[in-house]
Amino acid sequence: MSGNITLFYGAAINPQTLTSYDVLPRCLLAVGHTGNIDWMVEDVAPHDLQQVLAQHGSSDEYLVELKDGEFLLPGFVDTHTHAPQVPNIGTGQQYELLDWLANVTFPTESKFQDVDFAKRMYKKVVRTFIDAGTTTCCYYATLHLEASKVLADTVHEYGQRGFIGKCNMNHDSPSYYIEPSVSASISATQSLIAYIRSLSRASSPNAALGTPQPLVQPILTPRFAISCTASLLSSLGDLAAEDPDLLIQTHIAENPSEVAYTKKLFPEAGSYAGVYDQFGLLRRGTILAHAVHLTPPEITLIKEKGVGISHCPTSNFNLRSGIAPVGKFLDEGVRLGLGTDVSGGFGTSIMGEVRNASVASKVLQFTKETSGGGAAEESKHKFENKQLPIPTLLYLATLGGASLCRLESHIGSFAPGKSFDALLISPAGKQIGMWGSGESLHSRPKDNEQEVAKKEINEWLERFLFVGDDRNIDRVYVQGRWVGGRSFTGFQ
Ligand SMILES: Nc1nc2[nH]cnc2c(=O)[nH]1
Ligand SMILES: [Zn+2]
Repeated sequence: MSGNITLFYGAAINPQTLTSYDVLPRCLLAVGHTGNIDWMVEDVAPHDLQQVLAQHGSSDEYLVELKDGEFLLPGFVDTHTHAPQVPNIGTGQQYELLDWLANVTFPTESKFQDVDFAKRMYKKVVRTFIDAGTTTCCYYATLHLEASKVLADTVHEYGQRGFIGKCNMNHDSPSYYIEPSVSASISATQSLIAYIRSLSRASSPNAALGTPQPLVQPILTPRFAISCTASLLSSLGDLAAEDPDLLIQTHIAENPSEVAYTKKLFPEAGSYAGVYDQFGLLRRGTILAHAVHLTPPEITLIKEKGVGISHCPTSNFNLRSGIAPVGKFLDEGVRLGLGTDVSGGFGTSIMGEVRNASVASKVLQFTKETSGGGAAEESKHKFENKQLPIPTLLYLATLGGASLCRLESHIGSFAPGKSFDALLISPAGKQIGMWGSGESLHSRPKDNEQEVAKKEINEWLERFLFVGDDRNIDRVYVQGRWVGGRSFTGFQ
């Protein structure tokens, strides 16, 4: 059995809760032939390595030994992004949301009518997201069925874990980029769901591994309430009710003009969240992007329904949408993850979201401080109007995101039985802020230096999150398979 096992020996960071992660300077972790973690021993001294391997019936034939400065990290989960907006990334920053959609986004997305264009673009897009360390990605495609299939094919071929949704949009969109009817929108959605589910049954490199969970899954994707008639939202609610496994993604309360217009279109719903709720679209496995301008009753509704919020701080800054009160969401117990929201956001990396989530929380903190919030009131809250600490940021980027996708028992941290979705982080870049010596682990740390080693590894993590980039993501694994990263040269 040991023949197909890959072993990793070295430092690992293992997220645990919103406020904690484990630092393991000398972890030995075995990945089995299914791509799941077979076993792991959290602390193995170098002189005990051979003995521990032997106890597990393994040898060091397939051992990847990490060097000083290298560490394993669970892969990032991007809970909200738009694959067809990568072509216009970094442009149109003068606009707020509704003008940006009309002037930048819709013209770009409409080009995906051309399937060859979609094939060319999506190859670059998926490769970029994987190499940025995103092992699981919730992708919006466009409204086109064929191009959405191309995106699903590409994610499947490249071995990423992903949720792919065809946009539903039959209202208030330009004549060149709108679905002609409710029935056309629903039937194309059903076709895409069937197509994606057939991918996981078809023979593929992943099927050969006996992958326990389909890597590529469909997700219902009403663009946002403004883009959908009540009749379309109602039909999507019916689809969701028939298929409790389906995840759902959409946008909510991103921008004040959007919120006002939504209320005008759906006056009977009472609130923006009420629109989705009245059509049965709020449930565990629904991912709502942005949530910058929610009211307290909406937050309560979202919490009660088990819905997740995708925090997209880069986009929220870039489109001048505002700052989402994520500390408040966390205090209320709302599920939370991070999303790049390309190209409202101008970066494909979840590390960019970690940085901007940190900055956003600091802005809320000093705004509150300068406006004189009382200390007594402040102390009631654990997260609200406070800087998000590193363990919280790491949690949102990994386990928190996994929980939005209902995958927290499969990915987001390392434990026997979980999928090995992981990054091998290396300091071997040219940028400032380097860490580690690059020496063999056998030369350090000694048994009595564990606490020193942990302190150092904490520093490596913080530096990686704040000054690292894809040059530091040496290898990317999804379900045990090496699929990307700086050293990736193609499938073995
Ligand atoms: N940020 C963002 N918000 C939206 N609301 C509706 N569509 C979009 C989109 O493409 N991006
Ligand atoms: Zn978005």
